[in-house]
Amino acid sequence: MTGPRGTTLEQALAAWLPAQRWFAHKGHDVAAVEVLHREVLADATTDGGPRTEHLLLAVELADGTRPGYQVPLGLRAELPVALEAWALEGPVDGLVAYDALRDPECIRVLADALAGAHDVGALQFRTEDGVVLEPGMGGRVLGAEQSNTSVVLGEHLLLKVFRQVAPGVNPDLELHRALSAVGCSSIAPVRAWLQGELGGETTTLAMAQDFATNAADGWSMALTSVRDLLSEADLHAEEVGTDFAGEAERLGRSVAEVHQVLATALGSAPRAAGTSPVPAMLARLDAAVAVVPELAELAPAAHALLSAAAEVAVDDEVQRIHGDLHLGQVLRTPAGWLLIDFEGEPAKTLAERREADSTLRDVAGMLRSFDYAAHQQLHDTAPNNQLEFRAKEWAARNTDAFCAGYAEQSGADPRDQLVLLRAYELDKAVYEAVYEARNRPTWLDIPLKAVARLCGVRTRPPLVSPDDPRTEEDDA
Ligand SMILES: Nc1ncnc2c1ncn2[C@@H]1O[C@H](COP(=O)(O)OP(=O)(O)O)[C@@H](O)[C@H]1O
Ligand SMILES: O=P(O)(O)O[C@H]1O[C@H](CO)[C@@H](O[C@H]2O[C@H](CO)[C@@H](O)[C@H](O)[C@H]2O)[C@H](O)[C@H]1O
Repeated sequence: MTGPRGTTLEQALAAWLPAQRWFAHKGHDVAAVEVLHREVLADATTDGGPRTEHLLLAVELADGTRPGYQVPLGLRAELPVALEAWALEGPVDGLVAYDALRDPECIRVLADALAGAHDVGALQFRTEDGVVLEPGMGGRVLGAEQSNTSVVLGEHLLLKVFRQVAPGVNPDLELHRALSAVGCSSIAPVRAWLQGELGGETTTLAMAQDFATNAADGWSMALTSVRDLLSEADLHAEEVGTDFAGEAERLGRSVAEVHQVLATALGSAPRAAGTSPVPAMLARLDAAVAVVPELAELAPAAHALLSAAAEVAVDDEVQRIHGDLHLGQVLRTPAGWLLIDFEGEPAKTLAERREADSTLRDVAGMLRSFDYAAHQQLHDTAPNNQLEFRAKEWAARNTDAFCAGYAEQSGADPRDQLVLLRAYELDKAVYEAVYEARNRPTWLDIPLKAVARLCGVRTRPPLVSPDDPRTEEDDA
């Protein structure tokens, strides 16, 4: 397939992919692109409407790896100005090719295929039993793109089109379906999905679930609460109108509900004899030191904390969990909290993300997020003891409220397993240090300070001022 100027579709894609927000291999050179599968979903219409295609790609990187990617493509003879930003360089089959998910006409083709719940070549559009989707739903891409592209359909469904795809069932679909089947109130039920074949395996390509209108994400709500507290630094967290503790407690209950349903639906078991989560944590720490040299001086204390956890991590239960829980993965609707995005930690393989794990990993993820929210507005400002004291107080208050809510719902308080909980928090903070070093270097000090705090390493001068609100205990 060659354009008049000699550009092949593969070459055009190789040049285009690295510039896309969702391309997860930024910084890697794209050596070549192979089109693994190409399906025409709709031909161009006589009145100038687009041709809509679906592409599965293997993207060959300079290091020899070949991650899979999904690209629905629109093709038009003439491109409306609004689509120019999403176009590939050079014509394909004499047409201009672009990201189909930016074109409402292409989205309608996808939505109709989903409503039809049939196969198009090797693509299988599926709906849950009893679900009928009306044809003709319009669509729009939701806000800023993240790892994937999410499209609101008919203002009541959210279609998440996975961009990087690995062979197999995506845990986002698998866990959402398990939770939907029993009517779990803390997730948005899944209604339909798209699957195809990759590497000989049935592979999840997209998922449609109820769209929560009027929802606020937990991260924005928490930041507002912290901002209000810090702007009135003589007040305590409970005296501020936007105190978050009630929400944190409800959130704890929702997370516990999801854990309970996942254990009931998909099982739980004692960790296999002779296995422990700690060796993987130690390995991750050692690997992280190579990426973030600042971790080196904290490593001995971190090793000590993790070794202590190894003593107690022998008889904990494991089950399917969320795997990447933080305040950006929860939505507050008028009815309560919803957990979203059950894909698991992006750095792990699909097989690793589908392994049973400790629920403490999710709890620790949320506690780390309270710490992030508390310190995010202070991390690049001049040190201020008063404000740091308040931030710490906010994180502690919401940690307690979250754990209390979790305990009320599940009957088990995560704080009763403090040594193990601290190990999971440390493991997450180490992961975050690598994440920040690679993605947001100016935020690196947030997880680094957390690693030091969790390990009991002092990172600032001891208290000197008589009116310093910190106590030696706070400072420890
Ligand atoms: N069911 C839903 N209803 C409303 N908004 C949602 C829903 N699920 C996700 N979102 C919004 O879409 C954004 C992206 O969703 P997410 O599953 O986290 O995708 P990604 O994997 O691309 O990060 C979220 O930050 C949230 O704001
Ligand atoms: O893209 P994902 O949502 O899967 O998660 C990745 O990006 C997150 C940042 O958006 C990152 O989360 C870290 O920063 C958050 C604030 O932006 C904070 O609330 C989290 O606690 C902190 O871990 C996440 O680690 C990463 O996997």
